[in-house]
Amino acid sequence: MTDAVLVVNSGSTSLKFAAYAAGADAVPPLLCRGVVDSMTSDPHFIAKAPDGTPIDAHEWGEGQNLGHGRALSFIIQWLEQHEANIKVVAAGHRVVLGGTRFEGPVRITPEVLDYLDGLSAMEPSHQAYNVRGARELAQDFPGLPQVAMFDTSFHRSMPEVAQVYALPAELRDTGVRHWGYHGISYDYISRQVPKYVPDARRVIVAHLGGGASMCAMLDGRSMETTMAFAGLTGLPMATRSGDVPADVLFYLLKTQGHDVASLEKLLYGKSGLLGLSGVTGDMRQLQDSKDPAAVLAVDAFVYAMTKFTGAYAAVLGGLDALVFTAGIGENSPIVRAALCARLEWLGVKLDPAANTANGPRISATDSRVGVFVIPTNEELMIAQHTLALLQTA
Ligand SMILES: Nc1ncnc2c1ncn2[C@@H]1O[C@H](COP(=O)(O)OP(=O)(O)O)[C@@H](O)[C@H]1O
Ligand SMILES: CC(=O)OP(=O)(O)O
Ligand SMILES: [Mg+2]
Repeated sequence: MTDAVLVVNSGSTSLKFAAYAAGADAVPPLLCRGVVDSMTSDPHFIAKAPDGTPIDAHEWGEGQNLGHGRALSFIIQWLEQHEANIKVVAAGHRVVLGGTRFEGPVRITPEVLDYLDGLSAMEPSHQAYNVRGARELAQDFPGLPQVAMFDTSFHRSMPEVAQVYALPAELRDTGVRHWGYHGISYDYISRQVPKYVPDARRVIVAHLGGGASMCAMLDGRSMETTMAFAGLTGLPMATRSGDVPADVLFYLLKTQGHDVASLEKLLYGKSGLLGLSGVTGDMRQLQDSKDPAAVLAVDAFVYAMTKFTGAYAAVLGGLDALVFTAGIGENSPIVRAALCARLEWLGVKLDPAANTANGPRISATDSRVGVFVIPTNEELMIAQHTLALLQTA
């Protein structure tokens, strides 16, 4: 029997899990990992051994919307049936928003969960699911030590000018600020970058998944990021709008019969790549399509990244390296090539063969900016922080 820490990572389109041996290793050994993918449209489960070999799979069928709760129950049952030699002794959760109270990982208690749940009005797309996952595990494993690690923590290094909105102080004090997300992924990538390019100080990382954002890092610390208050803003995403000016929202509220709930549904669930293409939010389908609306969706995605890259090069005072990660970033040579083509003025020169092979280095040897594909590993970050926190408690 191996003691294990179970990591739960609820994304917008996926629920990822991983079990790591709960020993004293600085890098805990992976026991197994898996994902319920395309959770709201065509849910399918795959579990893998540490070397990446698939060990099990399951499909629910196209058109099904499985939901995070059922996906997590399935994973727990699967672990009990198929990994009988694993004993879950702790759990670590990705929780997107730590709020004004939590800057770093925290041991979960019912009171902590109530506080975090109370932030769901700020971040309606993930926060409640993240909390529900921890509550469900507490029911299934009473007394299990659990830790929450936050997407927002990594961005607390942003300078004050990047964290404030030009709003009155009483609002800023209540947590209306530029939080930033995908921080667990950026934390992991910031630790990987020196292994690929030791002298890179000014780095832009593009975390492109179902939710997508970019981060400007100086010496491994976040200086700016595109997701702002909640997981809605910045780049257009699978179904989220990205940046839509506040004046549009006023107009929709005043003239189109919208209320808060319908606006949330529109901007989080029907916009972004889905809204632009009218067909799907899945980049796999869009990038191969010749339909003008699909082409526009991909172009708008790349255009938004181009704008932010220019702005972030200005914030950083130049650019040494550009890193792609997450579902689209790790797997789409088309999207990477399209962005790199727009960045030639910055000194980016792609190596097409390396790009087709998914890297790791995809820039030409004479490119002034190093361009890399680095797979993210939010689960490992969460396992490490969970074990570290429980060991010091
Ligand atoms: N080969 C591929 N080409 C383009 N996009 C891909 C590819 N594989 C996966 N993706 C995209 O990656 C996204 C999922 O990424 P992921 O980082 O797992 O997202 P999340 O954590 O937000 O659920 C999907 O929206 C899918 O379109
Ligand atoms: C915050 C966020 O958008 O996360 P994800 O991309 O995993 O949905
Ligand atoms: Mg994700």
